[in-house]
Amino acid sequence: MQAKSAERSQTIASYFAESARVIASLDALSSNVERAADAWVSALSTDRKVMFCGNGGSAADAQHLAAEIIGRYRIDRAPMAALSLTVDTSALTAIANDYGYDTVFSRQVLGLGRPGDVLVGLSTSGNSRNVVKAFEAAREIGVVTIGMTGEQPGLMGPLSDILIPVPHKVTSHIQEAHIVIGHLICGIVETTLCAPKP
Ligand SMILES: O=C(CO)[C@@H](O)[C@H](O)[C@H](O)[C@H](O)COP(=O)(O)O
Ligand SMILES: [Zn+2]
Repeated sequence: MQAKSAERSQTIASYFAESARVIASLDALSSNVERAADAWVSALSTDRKVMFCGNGGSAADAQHLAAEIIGRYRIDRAPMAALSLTVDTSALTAIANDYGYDTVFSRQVLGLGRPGDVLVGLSTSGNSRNVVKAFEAAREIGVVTIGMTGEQPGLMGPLSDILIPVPHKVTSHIQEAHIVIGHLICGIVETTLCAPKP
């Protein structure tokens, strides 16, 4: 029992240490994050929108970040245009059933996207087919693509106008970094577009 508890404490300590190490390493991505924030600001200040997509935990992150923008992050302000392509179960099931799961996001991008919009794709492998196809669709119609991946950007690499490759291999740690970066960008967007005027 004692040994098990010591092992558990070690597991907990190492996980926290590794999470902290990944977040500390994100400094190296500052200029990529700044470019991504500029792209969100540019879209949201010109009547365009920011769309998000991803699978599993990244679908949750996509919804979370879209909600920060359409709702509020830290500042009480007017809503801004953002949506996650992961939330409409009728559209998702119909598209998957009729055209295949790989097309669940690309079809929504083609239907909803307009030139100058931004599509943020979250994928720790960079290879989720439905996100890759969404980026291909975005490129066809002039939607700016921001890829949030792990250290190997996979197929999303060459399809990303702006790439944020978190320098780690483990899915959960990459996801943790994605939400830190996403929150940071939400904060920059709010302070840039909605800071109280003096
Ligand atoms: O949240 C987790 C693991 O932490 C899982 O749900 C994970 O998101 C799923 O396995 C995804 O299908 C992985 O997709 P991706 O990150 O490679 O695009
Ligand atoms: Zn997860």
